[in-house]
Amino acid sequence: MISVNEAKQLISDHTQPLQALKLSLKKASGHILAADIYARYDIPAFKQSSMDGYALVYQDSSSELEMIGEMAAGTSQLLSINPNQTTRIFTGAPLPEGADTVVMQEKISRQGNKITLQDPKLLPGANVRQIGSEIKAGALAMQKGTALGPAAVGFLAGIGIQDVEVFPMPKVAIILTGKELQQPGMELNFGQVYESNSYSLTAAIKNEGITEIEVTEADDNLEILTDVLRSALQEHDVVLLTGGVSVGDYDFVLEASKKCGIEQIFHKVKQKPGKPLFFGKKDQKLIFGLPGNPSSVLNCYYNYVLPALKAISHKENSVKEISAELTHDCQKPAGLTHFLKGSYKNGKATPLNAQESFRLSSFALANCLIYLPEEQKDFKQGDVVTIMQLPN
Ligand SMILES: Nc1nc2c(c(=O)[nH]1)N[C@H]1C(S)=C(S)[C@@H](COP(=O)(O)OP(=O)(O)OC[C@H]3O[C@@H](n4cnc5c(N)ncnc54)[C@H](O)[C@@H]3O)O[C@H]1N2
Ligand code: MOO
Repeated sequence: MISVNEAKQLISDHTQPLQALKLSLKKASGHILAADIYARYDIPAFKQSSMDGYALVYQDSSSELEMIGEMAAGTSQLLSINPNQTTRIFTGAPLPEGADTVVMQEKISRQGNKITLQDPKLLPGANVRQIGSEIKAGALAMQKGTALGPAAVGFLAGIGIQDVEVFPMPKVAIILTGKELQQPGMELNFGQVYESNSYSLTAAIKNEGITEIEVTEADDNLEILTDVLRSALQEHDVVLLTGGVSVGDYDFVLEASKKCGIEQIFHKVKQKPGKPLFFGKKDQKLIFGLPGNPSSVLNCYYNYVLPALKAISHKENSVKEISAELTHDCQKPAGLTHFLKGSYKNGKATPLNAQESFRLSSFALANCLIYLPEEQKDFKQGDVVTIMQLPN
């Protein structure tokens, strides 16, 4: 059995980002940019008013001005003004030829088509967005490695970019093993348990912006599981199996993996919950055999699967590990790292009730996992431990 840190290191050593690909900007949000982007145009592309008002030559601002027409946003007609002339203008509209300044409509008086300014603080160039003031044609608009959040995507759209090179998100298969599983909503017959692992895993994976997630059930049968796993490997970058990874007579994940040509990187980690965790690799594809207990599944997801999903898409691991003071004494035997579902507030971490790995009620309330290191047995109130803050 290997330690938690050895397991994390092995996964990291075997995980590589997927090959970059071109995506339409509409589908690119949540990805990491895989190539620098340069601006093709000056933006704004023309001198643009930032207010509703009147366009003028600044030198004429103390004279009475004659209004000769209107420039509205989207107009394709360019008016031209002579000394002591003005045009009505609206936010986003091009300035008429010759104008260099815009006065807000609240700061003039108007009689017919005669305009007098009442804006003693007006400066030359006021209320005008200059050509290229957002970005100049040829300038570096965004660097490789930038996370494409809503503002980044909006900025790129605003400078006319349609497609971008990104590191893609992985396609993920979830394979459920277990004859005993029943769908929520159906009646629970003797011996059955409600299937919950696909729900928690799908929700967690969707949180990462990953949309291609396929869930398949594979019974407790070696042939069926082997077929399902083989076909999942063809279409997906990451395969998550739940259950069937321990030592029972119906635990076929290891055997099916071998039959599918998966290289075992490790099986079993010195931890609780999730001791029988399996990790394997085929070509660049990652295979995680998650111990079936619902709490073990999620614990292994946050500790091992999530960092790998991030790395595959070239993202930084956003899961934060920080120090916290324990609010209660705890004991455990030496030999396994324990992960406790906990509640963290103001620098202090409280282990919750219901820590057994078949239960999710405490996980549902937890905002952190408290790490109790492998060899230590006794923990006192006030001891400083490491915790992982769970993503929302
Ligand atoms: N003799 C031993 N028995 C067990 C050991 C051991 O070392 N020696 N390890 C225990 C530990 S620790 C764990 S964790 C489990 C893991 O076993 P498996 O990965 O083979 O999982 P299963 O036996 O298939 O299922 C375990 C448990 O989880 C329930 N389950 C499974 N899938 C789902 C699902 N999709 N939704 C909800 N619940 C699910 C299943 O009904 C079982 O109750 O092995 C111990 N045994
Ligand atoms: O390690 Mo198991 O995950 O105790 O239930």
